Amino acid sequence: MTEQFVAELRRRATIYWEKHPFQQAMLAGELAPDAIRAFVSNRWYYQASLPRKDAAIIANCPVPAVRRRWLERIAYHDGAAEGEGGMADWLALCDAVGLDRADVLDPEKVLPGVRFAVDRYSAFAREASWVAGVASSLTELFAPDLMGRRIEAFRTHYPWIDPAGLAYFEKRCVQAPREAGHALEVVLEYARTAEQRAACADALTLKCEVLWAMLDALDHAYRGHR
Ligand SMILES: O=C(O)c1cc(C(=O)O)c2c(n1)C(=O)C(=O)c1cc(C(=O)O)[nH]c1-2
Repeated sequence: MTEQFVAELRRRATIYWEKHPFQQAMLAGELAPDAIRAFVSNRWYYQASLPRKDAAIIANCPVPAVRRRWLERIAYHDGAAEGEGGMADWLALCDAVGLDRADVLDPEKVLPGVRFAVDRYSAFAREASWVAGVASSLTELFAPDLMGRRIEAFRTHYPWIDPAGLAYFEKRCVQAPREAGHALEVVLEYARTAEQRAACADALTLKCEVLWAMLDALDHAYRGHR
């Protein structure tokens, strides 16, 4: 029963954004510099929303032990002080690809499709059950492999990117498996009924669609930039 459920969750790897044509083009070294920059700058909107998304899960969660662990995610991205943490590391990646910080931080510059997709993820965390909110983060089960391939692709195919900027992904390759392991434990413990487990699987599908839609928006806007 549990094994089947885990297999059902893992099956979402087939619709993970690793499979998207834009991501495939990135990994194959086919993207023009402005398409890479658009990926990095638009994804800032996702990065910036993560702590508030995680705060919404905490706000809905009645279990102190889960809240305590989940709080670490907010601390990770926000960092202990200005210039530290995951968000600062993402801004360092923005510098490494030659983006202007003022442009990255300007919410008007985010593609509408990216904004819609990310806002859907945040709204889901606020409105769904907290366990489904936790389950929606389980794309992180699939992320380490992709991030490893992305680091390799950036180093090999895009030598104009300052490798110092890859620290974000290098750290996430360590952090994401820890987070995904904890999220899976929580889902297995607190989603017990068939109905709750189906809601968790649906939550993971929705999250895959959020990530996919972000890349659809980028692919559409930068189609000619290969
Ligand atoms: O670079 C990637 O492909 C990738 C994917 C994902 C993901 O699959 O959700 C996350 C991240 N990175 C990431 O860096 C990150 O902090 C993160 C948090 C979450 C989440 O849903 O809470 N996903 C991801």
